[in-house]
Amino acid sequence: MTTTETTATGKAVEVLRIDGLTLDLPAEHGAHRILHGIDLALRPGRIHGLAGESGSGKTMTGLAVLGLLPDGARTGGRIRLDGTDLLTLPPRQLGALRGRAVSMVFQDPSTSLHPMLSIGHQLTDHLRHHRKLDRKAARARAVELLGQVRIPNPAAALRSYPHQFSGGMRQRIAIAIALACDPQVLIADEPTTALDVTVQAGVLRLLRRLCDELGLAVLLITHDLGVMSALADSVSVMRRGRVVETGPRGQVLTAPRHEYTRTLLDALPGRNTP
Ligand SMILES: Nc1ncnc2c1ncn2[C@@H]1O[C@H](COP(=O)(O)OP(=O)(O)OP(=O)(O)O)[C@@H](O)[C@H]1O
Repeated sequence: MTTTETTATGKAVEVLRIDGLTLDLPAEHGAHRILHGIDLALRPGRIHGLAGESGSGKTMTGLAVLGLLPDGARTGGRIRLDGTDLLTLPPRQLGALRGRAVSMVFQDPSTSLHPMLSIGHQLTDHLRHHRKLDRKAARARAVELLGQVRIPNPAAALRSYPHQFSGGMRQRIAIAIALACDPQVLIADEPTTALDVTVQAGVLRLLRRLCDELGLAVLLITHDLGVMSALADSVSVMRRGRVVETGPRGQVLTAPRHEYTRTLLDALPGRNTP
């Protein structure tokens, strides 16, 4: 059963809404505007894809939601999570939300996993710190989470270290950690880009299932339109810090309205071959 909330008209409620987000980096970063007024909306149980060429501002948009921007970065506009503007929250409150209401998975799972600590140590530490669970309850929840992301033999996995798992399994574990505090929003930044093609599909299916079962609102950042096409319900295309097109996946990827989206699609391998 999905936990997606809907309005009386059957339309899924927006859990996260970005309006007119601007981002300026300070002089030491070359003082320039990175984001020029981004609008995005995420709904529970839906995957919204963010596409666009390298450097278009996809990652910065995700990091802005988590308040993880470079020092001295200046933001404008609003990022509302259930109505609360994250851009005006004091750092302590934003820190409390990060990893709880909003969580992120990165391209390289080693960003989220400490190489010297067992999986159990990392998961239970996180649960005890954020959820204030005692040791026994944290362990039980850790086993449950590893099962949810389909790690075989979760109890044994707790005693293992990151290097003992394949890249795909490490990414699944990073997803388990991201889900530990039952977030409403998951930002997945190129979650399968570092993985073998054969492993990618499994991790993508996992994201879809978690989104459906947990009612997660997912922002899927990827430059890979194949991944986008397999997974996203709706898509925004970014270019040079602006969203140039937003719409349902089918429309954006098969009948794009913007010239730039057409260019991206035309650049797909095999697109122009008979
Ligand atoms: N830490 C940083 N300091 C200064 N500028 C940065 C920093 N990180 C990114 N930028 C700049 O911000 C802009 C947007 O970068 P961002 O990483 O968000 O793009 P992206 O669309 O995610 O690209 P990619 O697909 O290559 O990750 C780029 O011009 C980049 O050079």
